Amino acid sequence: MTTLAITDGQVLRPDLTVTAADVLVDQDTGAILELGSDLGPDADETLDAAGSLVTPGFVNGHCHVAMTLLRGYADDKPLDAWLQEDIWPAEGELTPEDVRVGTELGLLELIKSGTTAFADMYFHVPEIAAAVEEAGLRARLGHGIVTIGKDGDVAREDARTSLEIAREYDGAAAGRISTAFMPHSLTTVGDEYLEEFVPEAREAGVPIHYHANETTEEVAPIVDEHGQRPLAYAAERGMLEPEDFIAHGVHVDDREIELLAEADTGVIHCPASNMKLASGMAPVQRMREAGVTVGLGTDGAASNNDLSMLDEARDAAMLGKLAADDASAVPAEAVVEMLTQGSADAIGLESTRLEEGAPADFAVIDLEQPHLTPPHDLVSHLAYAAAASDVRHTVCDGQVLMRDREVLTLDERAVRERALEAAEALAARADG
Ligand SMILES: CSC[C@H]1O[C@@H](n2cnc3c(O)ncnc32)[C@H](O)[C@@H]1O
Ligand SMILES: [Zn+2]
Repeated sequence: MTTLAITDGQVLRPDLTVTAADVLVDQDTGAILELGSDLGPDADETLDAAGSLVTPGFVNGHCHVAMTLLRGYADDKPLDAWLQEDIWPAEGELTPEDVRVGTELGLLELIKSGTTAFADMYFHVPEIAAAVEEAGLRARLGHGIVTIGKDGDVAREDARTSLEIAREYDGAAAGRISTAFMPHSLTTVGDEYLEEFVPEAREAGVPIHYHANETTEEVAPIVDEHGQRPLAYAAERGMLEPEDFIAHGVHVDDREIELLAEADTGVIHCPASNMKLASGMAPVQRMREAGVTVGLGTDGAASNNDLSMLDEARDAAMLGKLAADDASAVPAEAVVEMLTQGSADAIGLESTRLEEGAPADFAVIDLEQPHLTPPHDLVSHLAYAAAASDVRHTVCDGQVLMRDREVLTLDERAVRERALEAAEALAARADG
């Protein structure tokens, strides 16, 4: 057995208490063996966590990681204009190699900000899966389907690809990759494709993930056309099951919140994207009170504009209070839960709890920083004050992905250089 010990840290336990402990990991199984004292001396490898907080790895529940190449390409527009006028034309120019390097750039950012698992909806998924395998993270991946504006055969092919990718890549990268069937949204995928392919996805045993109730402009056509709120429409099509998860859930009414809670379908709240695109304020406090599983996601880097889950946690707390008009809404404990266990539960990944037998996925945060002093309450610091640059080490599946801010699985300088070249060429093609 090969072992890794994380020594002398403060450990964030599942009940959100913090205790001084070493963590011992079996690197062959990727599981936590023991939490206790003096576990370092006999380990094969050690990571120093003195003056640091060992926290479960953050889980980014909704992302389009390769969109790092479009960071800052089109800002300050609402969703529909942003997608139609800028993003979709540019994405039409993306090659598989662009998606590979854009993903690598995004994975660097995830590792450097303490994220150990994420859910991703995009295209050229084989390239994304290869990058994930190399980088060492966990991911739930899927091919995003858009059928509007496409003729029947092309649209069906897109839906079929999503199903085939979900079947083929489930369990890849020694089990670190899982998959989902991913219609882009309830307005961008035609009813006939949902009716045909959702039952096939259910038969294949893969979850379904889609954008839902993100803007009022997206809700209105479903109500007009089908006489139903979007989540009632989704439920009728079999898209509201316990393994499914939606992104956004901004404009949900009371009945839709009830439907989500009854179905145990997860919601990934993306506060930064919702603020930047002025989509609205999700009723996070009300959803949590109703028993809905709520996680956090960054969405893509073109609507955020970074992939830091610590930023997302702070945004969720701030926006949650505004939305509820209540300073006690969405408190620090709630966002720390959403950042870790909430997202993991919503996207159907194994627990991210620091306890014996759990997957060894964690981030080590340097507490010896002016903005984290004094350490009155480390849960508060995680929610409100810690930044991506405070992450010292990142471990996933028992493997060290970053040690003292050096990413070990990807060549940071080479990835940045290739990404710069790809982004420049992409913008020239898209604007030319
Ligand atoms: C077809 S792959 C996924 C697709 O989603 C687009 N996208 C990025 N951010 C959002 C968002 O907030 N709402 C809806 N769609 C979004 C992305 O550009 C890809 O085209
Ligand atoms: Zn999205």
